[in-house]
Amino acid sequence: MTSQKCVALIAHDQKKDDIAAFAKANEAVLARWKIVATGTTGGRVQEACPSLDIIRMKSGPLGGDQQIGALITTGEVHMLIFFTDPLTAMPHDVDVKALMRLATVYDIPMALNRATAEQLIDFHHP
Ligand SMILES: O=C(CO)COP(=O)(O)O
Repeated sequence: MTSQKCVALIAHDQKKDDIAAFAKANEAVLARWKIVATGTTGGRVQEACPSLDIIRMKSGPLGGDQQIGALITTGEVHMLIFFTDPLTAMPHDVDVKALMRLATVYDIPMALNRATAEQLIDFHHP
């Protein structure tokens, strides 16, 4: 990956409409970032924002959260926007927690809901 600042976009299933709407509303700002996403989220955001160039990892339950966690450890992801669903049990809950843990360990800005994401994306200009 290049030295361009990179944001990771992830949303759980109940939040995918929200992240697509968030991306659409912030398409011009997101265009300045390199964007990585988990598989299904990336597909939804790409559909909503054809102008963006999104690098899609595996789907979350198949290891996508872990791939993005690894990119945080190597300094290749600089901000995490993760619309989580706190009302649904998930088979890969440990991966979700591990990703949040690495974002905390490496002290990168992390938004877990839309209200915070709107503020982060305004505040952190690459
Ligand atoms: O499950 C996810 C994050 O934990 C998201 O993965 P998808 O974007 O592939 O649905």
